Amino acid sequence: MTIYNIALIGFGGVNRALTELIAAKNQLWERDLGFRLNIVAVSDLYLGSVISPNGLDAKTLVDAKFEKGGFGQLSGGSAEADNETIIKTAPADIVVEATYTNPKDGEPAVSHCRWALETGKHVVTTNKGPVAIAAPALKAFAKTNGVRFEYEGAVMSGTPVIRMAERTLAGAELKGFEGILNGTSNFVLGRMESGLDFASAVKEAQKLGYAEADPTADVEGFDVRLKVVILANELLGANLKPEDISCKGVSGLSLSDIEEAAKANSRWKLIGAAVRNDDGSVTGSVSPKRLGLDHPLAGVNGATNAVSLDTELLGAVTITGPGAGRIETAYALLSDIVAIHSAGASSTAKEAA
Ligand SMILES: NC(=O)c1ccc[n+]([C@@H]2O[C@H](COP(=O)([O-])OP(=O)(O)OC[C@H]3O[C@@H](n4cnc5c(N)ncnc54)[C@H](O)[C@@H]3O)[C@@H](O)[C@H]2O)c1
Ligand SMILES: N[C@@H](CCO)C(=O)O
Repeated sequence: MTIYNIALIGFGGVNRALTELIAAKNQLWERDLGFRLNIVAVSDLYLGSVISPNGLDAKTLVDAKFEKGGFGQLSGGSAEADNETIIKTAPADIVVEATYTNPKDGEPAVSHCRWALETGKHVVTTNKGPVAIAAPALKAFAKTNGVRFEYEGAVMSGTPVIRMAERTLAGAELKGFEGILNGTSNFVLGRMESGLDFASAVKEAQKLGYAEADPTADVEGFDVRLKVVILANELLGANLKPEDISCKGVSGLSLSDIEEAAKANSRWKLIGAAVRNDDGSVTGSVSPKRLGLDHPLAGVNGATNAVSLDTELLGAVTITGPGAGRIETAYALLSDIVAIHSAGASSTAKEAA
């Protein structure tokens, strides 16, 4: 049986949910997946940091109501979040990066990932910043150091789109994609269809754990722009940067726009898309579109996401599922760890009797 020692960077909704899953399901994973997870370090800007080489009890971590700097009370803890020391020195096989997404330059998460990879640790992340902005460099660090950089949850939370498109649809010849790639804005549009005002709908999305720390990224389309960059670069072999993509969000839509669309048997959806042009270049866009009710994406509701992949050999293949949510996104981290495990990375982990 394999034990992966993990270090959690960020202890907000997603990494807490992963900790809850560890507390509830480690035994099941041991039986069904062939490994269990042991949390040896946690660092969070608000709570501080802690290293425990033998492992922290996941249930205690979840149940304790830590206040600001609260990790300082734990043995091996500090009230400060010393990410660099934690990442470089904790006896971890895998660093789980789930701090906030910085849509401008991806920092400090880019550095978190780089420190981990440079010190021979795998990285799994749901953070879109480092993937959209620095994936080529981070993949190169991973390769040089014989470890993996995995980020399935950066695009559609736990719904598999990256590995599905890359592995299961290999050879189908992707020409482009369009999709609903932000749970918060889709949830907000749906609530506005029920008559709720924009600001109250955003507050609901925040309470449900869908929204970014700054929900401007959700409603202005910046979050979708990062996801379009990730998919276009990963699946269409593009080399796009966020600023290459035209971007308009849903904040300009009023209740009367929504009502007008409904009267005309249509609905507003925030669509992220990219297409390969005849000259081989790739163009991406993010904008609200009024879709007829017969459009395949018109019926995608709430925080659900969907992406329709336009392929040469199969035509359109649509993947749909949760696009946000704490547990749903923690599942993406588990799926990344399963990928690492399946790739035979267990040589870097402790083999227990
Ligand atoms: N929640 C979702 O549905 C979802 C889905 C897919 C991807 N994501 C991404 O996953 C990441 C985590 O999401 P979340 O919902 O847990 O966010 P969150 O805001 O609940 O938690 C982020 C945590 O990171 C901590 N943090 C911020 N900066 C830090 C730093 N420099 N060092 C250490 N800790 C720091 C904060 O204190 C907070 O506890 C984000 O990048 C988000 O975009 C979230
Ligand atoms: N805030 C994002 C989280 C998933 O990336 C959303 O609402 O889709």
